[in-house]
Amino acid sequence: MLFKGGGLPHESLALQEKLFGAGPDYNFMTRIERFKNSLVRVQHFIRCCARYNLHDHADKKWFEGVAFPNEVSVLGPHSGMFIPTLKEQGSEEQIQKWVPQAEKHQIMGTYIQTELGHGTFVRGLETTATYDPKTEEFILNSPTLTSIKWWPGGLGRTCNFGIVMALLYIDGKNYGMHPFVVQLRSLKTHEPLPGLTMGDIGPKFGFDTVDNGYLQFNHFGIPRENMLMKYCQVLKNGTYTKQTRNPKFSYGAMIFVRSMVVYEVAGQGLAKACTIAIRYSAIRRQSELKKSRPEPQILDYQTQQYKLFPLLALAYAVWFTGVRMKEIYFMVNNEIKQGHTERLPELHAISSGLKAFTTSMASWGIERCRLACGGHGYSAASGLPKIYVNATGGCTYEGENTVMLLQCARFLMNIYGGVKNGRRPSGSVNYLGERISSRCTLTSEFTLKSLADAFKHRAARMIKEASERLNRLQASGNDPEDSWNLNSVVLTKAAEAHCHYYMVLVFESVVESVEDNCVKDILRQLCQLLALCGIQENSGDFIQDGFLNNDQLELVKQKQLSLLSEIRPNAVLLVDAFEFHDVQLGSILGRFDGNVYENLFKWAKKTPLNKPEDLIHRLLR
Ligand SMILES: CCCCC/C=C\C/C=C\C/C=C\C=C\C(=O)SCCNC(=O)CCNC(=O)[C@H](O)C(C)(C)COP(=O)(O)OP(=O)(O)OC[C@H]1O[C@@H](n2cnc3c(N)ncnc32)[C@H](O)[C@@H]1OP(=O)(O)O
Ligand SMILES: Cc1cc2nc3c(=O)[nH]c(=O)nc-3n(C[C@H](O)[C@H](O)[C@H](O)COP(=O)(O)OP(=O)(O)OC[C@H]3O[C@@H](n4cnc5c(N)ncnc54)[C@H](O)[C@@H]3O)c2cc1C
Repeated sequence: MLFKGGGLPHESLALQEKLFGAGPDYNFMTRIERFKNSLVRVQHFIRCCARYNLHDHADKKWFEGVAFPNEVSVLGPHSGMFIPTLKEQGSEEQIQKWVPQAEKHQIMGTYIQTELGHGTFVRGLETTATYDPKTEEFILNSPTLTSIKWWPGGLGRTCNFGIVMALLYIDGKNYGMHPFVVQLRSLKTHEPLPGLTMGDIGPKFGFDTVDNGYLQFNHFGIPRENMLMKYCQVLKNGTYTKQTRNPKFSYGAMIFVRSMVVYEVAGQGLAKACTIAIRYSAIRRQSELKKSRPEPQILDYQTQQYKLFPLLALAYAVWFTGVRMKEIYFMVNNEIKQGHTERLPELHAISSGLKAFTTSMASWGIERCRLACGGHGYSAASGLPKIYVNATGGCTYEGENTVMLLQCARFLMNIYGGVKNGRRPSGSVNYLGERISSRCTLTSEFTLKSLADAFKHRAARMIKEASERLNRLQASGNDPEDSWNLNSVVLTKAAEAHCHYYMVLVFESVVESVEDNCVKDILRQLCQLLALCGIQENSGDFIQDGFLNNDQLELVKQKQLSLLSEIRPNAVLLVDAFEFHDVQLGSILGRFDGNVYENLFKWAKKTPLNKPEDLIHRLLR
């Protein structure tokens, strides 16, 4: 790997900083300037990848972090959804036709599913693709106002291709949602093709550098060969054929991005915010800890440690969980390609659950990092607002988090129901086949095994109780749908408990795998702090069935507080270990050299509002 961890050849680091780092300040740009600047950097990025012969995924991701610090470019939907969908859902012939062009950026695509009226409820989408055997075409149409495609990244101005999810109709019969490759714009003029009305959906909470757009079809014809036909085909005469595979295969792109979001969005976003807040807390001196003594680093205040060190532990946990989620995705996806689809339901459930759980925790954590930085945390110079708006989008796209937790809960209820009928669960839910031990093994030593067992107990109990409550609701006369809805708060909490246990278990396994005893001890402290904070913040879940008692909770609190001072000496080193380049951080507060005040003043003086302008003088006179 050429670049991983800043291993960029030195001379090219200067070039990268010239190309991407020392360029015009993002914070001083208008939305249109930000969008244009992103397009320029996309072109530079593509040229640099060719120049440095960059193919290794990790290298490209690291380099992307330099080129597009804490922002998504149009390459996100193109490389993250358009190309993977072509590869996963296209026939060999279709892959040969479109993937090389897409990988050379001769065509730029996006993933076009959400509509004005529907995003979550995929089966409620209205765009139609009606097959005409006479012309051997699919006619795409937006039959209603609410069917207008709305939100796809890059759709507004940039992309000239897209994967459109539409209802397939043949001879009046609806075959459900299918993926279609659609050329949107002329490759010569870049104008929308006749029959398409397209544009940008306007300013958003963040994502200024992406033209999320709208697309209305007016009886727009595409060749029969443009329906992605790996799993199902439409023959020239309109005959529909499909392999006896899970109809949910057309949802594959969503599983892929959800699996990647855990590391790429939640893990990276929270780790950057912790880096900024903890480095700044080591620089910032404020108030008096002791009379007539110099102002201390704010990182020496226990309350500051209590704010930031649990988030540091969470950042490591989400990072490790994101790496594991990617491993599982590629492993199960390979099994599916070989026809073994047994683990698809579990992959859907764990990717949905972890995507929701980690993006919610990361959003909350990034905001706490901002709050811990006082006034300068509220400045755009901190880099934290941009990190926040970029990460929090992950709570909504690729499946709104509540809906994703309910999908995870649906799987857990299926598994738990199976256990009661004698089926042995495996993988991430194997613990549901074990007898729930009510004996708490937590002692003042707080071994990682005992802590993980506590989270296992909590998850198993909450899943069991959610299932029993569902059954009671149905037994009392509610139909299955009403019972599900009346139980949905309990179900989402059970899904969260399952994801929380999974994350603690992953962290424990990583700590146990470390050979260096010094590193092992430090990571053990972080894992203990993660678990103890989880118990403290959800103490009701642990004492409700008597699993933990008040004395044990007191031990938890004492250990939590003592860990703060144990972690303090290594806190800055632990964020330096994330190895973010200053350009990737995009923060004056988080600079590696710690030269905050001088650069903050230099930055402020450059702000456009300080440029003399008659109009303002006239207004202020
Ligand atoms: C390389 C990536 C980098 C990381 C990202 C970085 C940057 C990204 C930048 C910006 C974001 C970019 C793009 C954003 C894109 C989008 O947002 S695309 C649109 C995403 N939209 C959604 O996710 C919609 C969410 N809704 C749904 O998925 C479905 O409507 C829902 C699952 C909620 C319900 O579907 P439905 O068909 O109604 O299913 P049921 O609930 O009835 O369940 C039926 C069974 O099907 C199983 N199932 C459902 N979904 C899947 C799936 N995806 N895969 C496999 N199986 C699935 C479900 O479990 C049920 O099974 P059982 O009957 O229980 O056995
Ligand atoms: C930054 C960003 C980028 C995006 N990029 C793309 C893209 O490239 N391509 C694309 O196709 N789409 C994209 N989207 C759209 C995104 O996928 C949808 O917004 C998302 O799936 C949520 O659907 P929705 O907007 O319909 O929300 P809704 O479902 O309307 O959510 C509103 C509320 O309803 C609740 N709710 C909905 N259904 C249920 C239920 N069954 N049970 C309980 N509560 C429920 C939700 O929990 C939420 O609180 C993007 C969105 C964003 C924000």
